[in-house]
Amino acid sequence: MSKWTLGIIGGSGLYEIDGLEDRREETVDTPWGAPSDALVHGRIGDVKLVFLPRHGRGHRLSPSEVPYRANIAALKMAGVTDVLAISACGSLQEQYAPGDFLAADQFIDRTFARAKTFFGEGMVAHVSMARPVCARFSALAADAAEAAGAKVHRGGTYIAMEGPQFSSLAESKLYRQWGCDVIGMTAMPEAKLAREAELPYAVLGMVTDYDCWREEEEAVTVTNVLEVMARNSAIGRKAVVKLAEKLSGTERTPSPDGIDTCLDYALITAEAARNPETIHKLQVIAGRALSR
Ligand SMILES: CSC[C@H]1O[C@H](OP(=O)(O)O)[C@H](O)[C@@H]1O
Ligand SMILES: Nc1ncnc2[nH]cnc12
Repeated sequence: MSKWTLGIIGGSGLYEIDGLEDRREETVDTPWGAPSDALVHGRIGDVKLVFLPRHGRGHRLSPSEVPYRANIAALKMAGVTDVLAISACGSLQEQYAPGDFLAADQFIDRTFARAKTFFGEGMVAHVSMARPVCARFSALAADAAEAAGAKVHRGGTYIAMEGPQFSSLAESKLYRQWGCDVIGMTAMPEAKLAREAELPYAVLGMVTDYDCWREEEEAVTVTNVLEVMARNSAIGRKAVVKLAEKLSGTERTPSPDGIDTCLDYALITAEAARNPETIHKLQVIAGRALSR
């Protein structure tokens, strides 16, 4: 029976997870360098978990400095089957209040200073990002957050900005006109890289503020964000435990969205034209598809 191994990426204010049995830390390296921090391995029931704090312990890495490729590669190399990202985000719509959770299912990528693909250099791939999250895993994560006591909104568009500065009022109003629901600085290119690594990805946005568009509120500051996270990170951590408890004892079947084998439709470089060094480097994330 195929089992679940959950990769959990913790964002701002979420640097640890609870309830792990057989907890151990492992320092790893990948062909794209070191991930943000040591991986924390453990299990809840028969579900294995691998936790990685996105900004490193002590929040050392800015959103532009996070080694997104190394993080996803490290999770893939650890045998992770599905990735749940937990991210602090600003609300761009009245109905998402600080403290609420939003399981985003669409992204707009406005980041520009990050490596966004494992491919290139003699091996080209174009994965689909039409549906960037795994609908099954996102629903499971949303259920788990509800079971942990959160008010959860299912579906919505997360706009990823480069940062590290927060948005201007004009930008915040523009993103609202675009129909975006929440704003953060990290889910892209994380979701794109997870897709290239054939890892079903879901994100639970924890709303911490109203960015700067709402006239009756002060504009977002790190202090606001951390205050709300201090009150809500326990719910985020509990959601992870609930998710693992629900999946324990169940069989994992491939994502119904075809994500586990999505590279079968994405690789374009002719075999004779492939760069052997790049192919070697890609084995850890794309070995399955490259050896077909
Ligand atoms: C601390 S406020 C800005 C910071 O918070 C969010 O982090 P994460 O997505 O890792 O939870 C946002 O994306 C920024 O990185
Ligand atoms: N308003 C905001 N903009 C960007 N990233 C955020 N993370 C938390 N709140 C945010």
